[in-house]
Amino acid sequence: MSPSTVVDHEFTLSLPKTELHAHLTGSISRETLHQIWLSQLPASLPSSSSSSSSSSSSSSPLPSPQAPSPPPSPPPSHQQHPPGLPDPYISLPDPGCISSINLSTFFPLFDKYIYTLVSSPSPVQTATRAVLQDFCDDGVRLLELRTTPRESSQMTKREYVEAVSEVIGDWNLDPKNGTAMQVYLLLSVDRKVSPSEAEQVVALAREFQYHPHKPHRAEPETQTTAERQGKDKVPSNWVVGLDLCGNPLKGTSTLPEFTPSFALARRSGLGITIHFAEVPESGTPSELSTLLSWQPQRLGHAVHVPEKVKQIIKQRGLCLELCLSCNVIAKLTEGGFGGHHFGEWWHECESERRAGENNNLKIALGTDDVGVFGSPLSRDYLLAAEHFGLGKRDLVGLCRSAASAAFAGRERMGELIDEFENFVELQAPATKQAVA
Ligand SMILES: CNc1ncnc2c1ncn2[C@@H]1O[C@H](COP(=O)(O)O)[C@@H](O)[C@H]1O
Repeated sequence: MSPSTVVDHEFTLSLPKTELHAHLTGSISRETLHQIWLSQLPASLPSSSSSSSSSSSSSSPLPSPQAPSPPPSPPPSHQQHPPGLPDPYISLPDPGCISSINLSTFFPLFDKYIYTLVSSPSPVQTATRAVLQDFCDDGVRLLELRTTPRESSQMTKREYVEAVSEVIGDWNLDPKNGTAMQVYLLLSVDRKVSPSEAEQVVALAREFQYHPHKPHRAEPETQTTAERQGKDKVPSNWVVGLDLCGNPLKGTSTLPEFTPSFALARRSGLGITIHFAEVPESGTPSELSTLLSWQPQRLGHAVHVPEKVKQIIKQRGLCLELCLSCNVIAKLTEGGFGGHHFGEWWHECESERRAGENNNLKIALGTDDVGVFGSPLSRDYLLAAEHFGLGKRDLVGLCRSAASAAFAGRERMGELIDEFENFVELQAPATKQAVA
């Protein structure tokens, strides 16, 4: 390979990427959680970490390819936190730590720790702002962030969605941020909830639904400073879709009862994306047939998919949201990165393209929970290149594929990707073949 065609982290960082599969709470970095934890300490205590024992996990995180390693964790603090939570540097595993993260340790991180720490609108907003900044710094230009409306003694589910939406509105309407990255929201239904709770999520999704031509939604370029500083509340209608998520070992028997909720969401114009066949137990013919009856446009993970269902995915031209690092680290797949089903679907897309078939099967690489799995999207693009022999041109194609499956903002992303191609060609004519 000539140097101009070699894919490195600088290249994957600069790609105009679309992130379609990211859970808000799982995307909060440990550093941000630590800052939130510090901010909740009683005022009489010093607000900096005191040094003490070493970090929580002795096993090392997954080795990085060419991408830089995450910064080393500062020493954890042993100060007393009012709800009794230890420092996140003590309680949470090192991001990407392959020996300590699996399905049975993963879901309790939320229920037993992060939801208690981030339990009122203020830390929810602090965390959301930091997550948006992290994605933007990683070269994501279109982000569909998903989150499960949740309540605590300090907020209702509606207040939770409002808090997140307000941050997204602030971000999108800020000329600098909104130009760098557009953000939309998906609301998640956790598999373990009751049908009436699922209805509640759909009601919230409809209330906060994004309507491209709603008059109160000014574009970043057109909104004046006076408008930004005026009394009008920041528009909070950014929801473009509904997701089904949660521990795939739970809730299987009640899934058919969610059908009316997902049907209503679909009729209301919301996009549908579903966590699909993550484990063998959630890949049964009856579950998959229920989920496919909801007419999803996108499927998350899709690890244990029977051959018959693969044919339906191809015929319908669905988008597969594939999360390489998450699946390898959480051990949802076997055979490491090289054995990931990305390879199989990538070849499927390529052969469709070569045969001139335009079924529009799509792949969108996603991070899932970068705060836990520790691999930003730029790194997962690099991993795809390294393990499946993708060149620059292929990676630009992957960016297009993901952008084309977004529920909103597709046109702008198409233009950004065109610009990127032109720019790369102009700057280095030798790369033309690799990128054009
Ligand atoms: C292996 N990957 C996964 N599979 C299934 N569900 C997942 C997930 N990763 C995250 N979640 C779901 O997202 C919630 C955290 O974000 P939010 O509080 O909604 O922002 C988790 O509680 C879980 O239900």
